Amino acid sequence: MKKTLTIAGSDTSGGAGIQADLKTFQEHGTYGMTALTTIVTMDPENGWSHGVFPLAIDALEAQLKTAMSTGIDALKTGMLATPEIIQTAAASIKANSVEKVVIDPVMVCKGEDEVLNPEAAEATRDLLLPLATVVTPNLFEASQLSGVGPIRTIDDMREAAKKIHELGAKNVVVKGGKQLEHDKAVDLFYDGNEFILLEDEKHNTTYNHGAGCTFAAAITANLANGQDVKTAVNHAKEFVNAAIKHGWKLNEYVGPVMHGAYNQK
Ligand SMILES: Nc1ncnc2c1ncn2[C@@H]1O[C@H](COP(=O)(O)OP(=O)(O)O)[C@@H](O)[C@H]1O
Ligand SMILES: Cc1ncc(COP(=O)(O)O)c(C=O)c1O
Repeated sequence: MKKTLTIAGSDTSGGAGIQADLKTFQEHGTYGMTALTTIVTMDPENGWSHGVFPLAIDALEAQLKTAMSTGIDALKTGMLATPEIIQTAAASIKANSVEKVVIDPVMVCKGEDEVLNPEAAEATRDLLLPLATVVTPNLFEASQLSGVGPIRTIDDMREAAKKIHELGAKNVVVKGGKQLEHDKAVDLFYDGNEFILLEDEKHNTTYNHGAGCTFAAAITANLANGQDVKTAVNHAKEFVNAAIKHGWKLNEYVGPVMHGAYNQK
């Protein structure tokens, strides 16, 4: 059994964050573990507005010590919320020489415009990109990390991917997803040698909460299972596409993806 770890936030509503990651790890037959960075709540009396409760650094350190002691095959990071949390995660990944590392540089939640913490972008760039086997920014995050922007075209995505690769990430997937004006859901893969366009059917839905987390978690599990990076990313794209296709309405505010859809086909 391969061991996968997510260092990320808890999405109490269950579609994104560690909840998405664990469900996705399980769907890929890996054994999922967690190091929780922050708890995100949603207020039903206030338009589902988000509350963010970062955990104490010593609580994160203790979790990382627990999980890392088991020998992790691959890990991902998600919402890290503060520069201190990013430093702690980066130090642990380095100290434990984890080789398969997927960085999902979560900076905003869908439907919420506010950037979680502007200094977190800088810390992600300086401390996490050099450790990344794969980094999976959406257009906004790619712009924050690369300084290219606003990113509107596939050429812009290429330019950003190149910069992010120069900053130390071995492989970059810039997610055009829903944001890019295109009739397909297009992501751009770059490994320092070649650009590959990943295209799939674009679903006309707003029930896509957790898509980014699910995509990165699927890449992580595929890497843990021994797939090479390109194969891992291609399979993850298929997995998340099925999850979005079967996204559903949890309530009037949010529609999560269906993490189990791919295996239920
Ligand atoms: N409407 C959609 N139809 C099909 N694929 C999508 C759709 N929206 C996003 N995707 C894909 O889902 C994955 C996650 O992307 P996205 O939801 O844009 O990330 P994030 O949650 O970080 O903003 C990407 O592979 C993207 O292309
Ligand atoms: C804990 C947590 N992580 C990550 C995200 C980002 O989710 P998505 O995969 O929809 O980009 C959210 C959004 O609500 C969240 O609450």
